[in-house]
Amino acid sequence: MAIVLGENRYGKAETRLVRVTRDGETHTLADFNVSIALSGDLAATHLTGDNSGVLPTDTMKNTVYAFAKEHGVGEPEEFALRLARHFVETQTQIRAARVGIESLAWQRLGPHSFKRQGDHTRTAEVTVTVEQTQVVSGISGMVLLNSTNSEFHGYPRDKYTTLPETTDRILATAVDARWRHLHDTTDWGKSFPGVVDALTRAFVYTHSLSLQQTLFAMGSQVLTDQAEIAEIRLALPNKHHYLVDLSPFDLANDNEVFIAGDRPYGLIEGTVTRDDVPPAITEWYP
Ligand SMILES: O=c1[nH]c(=O)c2[nH]c(=O)[nH]c2[nH]1
Repeated sequence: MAIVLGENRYGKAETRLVRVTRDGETHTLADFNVSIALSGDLAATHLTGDNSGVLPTDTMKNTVYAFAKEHGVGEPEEFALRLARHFVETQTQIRAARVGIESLAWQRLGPHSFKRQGDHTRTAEVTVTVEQTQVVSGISGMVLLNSTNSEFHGYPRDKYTTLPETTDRILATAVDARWRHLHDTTDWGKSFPGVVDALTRAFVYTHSLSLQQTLFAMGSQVLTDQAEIAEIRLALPNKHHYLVDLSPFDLANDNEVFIAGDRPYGLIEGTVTRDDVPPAITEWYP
């Protein structure tokens, strides 16, 4: 038996960058959390401690800040592409660079005043190899709720099943979605709100017989509306709302009073894809 080094990568995780762009009195804010992972011909450092191919992770962090000053940041996908290409192009031993960005939203309150929008996070994950580029955009934590137009019935029952069938319930979820772009030259600033609009519209207008059906409707709407998207992966927690039994107080409860459940929660996951697109070049997750 031989012990061998398997897949490996390294990089600087979670570099926090705030970039202010000043246009006279009016400022714009980008608030990014940048994670970089490089892979390639890096066996020597693991096997012998030879660091001749190991660009320090400290340098990666400095590159984030220097690029933010030199080029500005733009859309998260754009900044991630610039960084990933830089490492693959300038470090001959590096065959692939993965740059992930979480972009935190700030709502403008005035020319140089902002309020943090805590309701969702926009994400971008770019992989650049010597041959190919893959861009995956995403959103996490976008909470949606329909107070009706949701049913769940017709499921198998066994001796452990207690769930009552329902033709009217609350359907709520916190959308975690990642979508893979067909190209690396999309108008990122237009694509992101387009996808979010398609996701929310499908959630609102689907009369749901299951969260699974809603998931497929949301993914389909994105692929119908946005020609630049190859595939979308969704993870939808079912944020259960339980009807409170008010009968001890001789009160009816006609879907008006609920307990908002916390844990456990159903977790519905799925991919919606075009059947004629090239496969992903590297693994990615919702
Ligand atoms: O939309 C739903 N899908 C399920 O798979 C499920 N399971 C469950 O208990 N409630 C629900 N709701």
